[in-house]
Amino acid sequence: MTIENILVIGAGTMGRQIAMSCALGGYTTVLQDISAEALSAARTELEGWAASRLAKGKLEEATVAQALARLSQSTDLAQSASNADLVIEAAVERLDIKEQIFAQLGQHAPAHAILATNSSTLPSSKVAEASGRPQQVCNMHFFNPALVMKCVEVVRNEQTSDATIAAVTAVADQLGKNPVLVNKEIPGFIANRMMGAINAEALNLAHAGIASIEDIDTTAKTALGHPMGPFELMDMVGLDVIDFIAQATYAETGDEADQPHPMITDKVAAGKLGRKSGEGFYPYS
Ligand SMILES: NC(=O)c1ccc[n+]([C@@H]2O[C@H](COP(=O)([O-])OP(=O)(O)OC[C@H]3O[C@@H](n4cnc5c(N)ncnc54)[C@H](O)[C@@H]3O)[C@@H](O)[C@H]2O)c1
Repeated sequence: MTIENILVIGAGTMGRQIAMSCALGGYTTVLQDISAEALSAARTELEGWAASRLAKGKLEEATVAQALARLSQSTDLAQSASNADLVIEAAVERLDIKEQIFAQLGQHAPAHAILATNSSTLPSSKVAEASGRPQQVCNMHFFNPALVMKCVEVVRNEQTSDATIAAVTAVADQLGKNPVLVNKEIPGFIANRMMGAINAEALNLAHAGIASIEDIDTTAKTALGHPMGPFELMDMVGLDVIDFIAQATYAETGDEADQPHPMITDKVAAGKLGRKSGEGFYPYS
């Protein structure tokens, strides 16, 4: 199937950068949000990002101008879905809202359109039935910041067709990403599961007083070759986000080991969310 028109739903942290990636990849792209303010902030951020890439000589003027011209915005879901070949949903992480969106997409997107969700914690099987076309639904999980990070986890649910996987994988390739296929739904997919395991061990070592957070981070960098230590990375991601992912995973698995770690919940309760709040495991000023 040929994908030409992409609709990205949600103009927040992820959606705006996914939409710009799609426009840079040559797709006619609509970025939709219920909030006109979110759309306006997205446009401002993307224009600023494009200007800085131009200034650094990383992108050419014509490339940027064409991409921005291919990228339009809308607050009207029904209208913007009407000629989409692929929809990438990156709205707020709430199942009730995503179900509503997928039901609307089932009504308004063309019959051939593929509907993907960028959700980190909600597998597409939770919204597939609402769309009325479960075989054309999957997760297409980008990483933050989506304009930079190369990995895209393509996650199939039990009903996802091979044609859907092939089409979504081809789009990720066209965006210059490295798509990886997750054959079966599992909480955290691949990357967040591996990160969760490393974080859990780092937190347990620190909590038990075996080593300082600084020395654990140094070990990750100088023995394992990781570009950042686990505590530095958790501060960058946001400790509230780490806490939320752990809660969602625990709700799904019921496994005590998946419960949010007390070192994280204590920080979140104290408003120390990492870089974004000025302090997490480390101070940032
Ligand atoms: N932030 C991350 O690091 C990250 C990484 C990978 C995946 N994700 C996933 O991406 C999705 C979005 O996350 P985010 O961090 O960009 O969220 P965000 O809060 O920054 O943005 C969400 C946007 O959705 C909009 N929205 C809410 N209801 C809507 C509706 N009914 N229709 C259209 N738009 C609506 C909001 O106005 C907001 O602009 C989530 O599913 C999340 O799990 C997030």
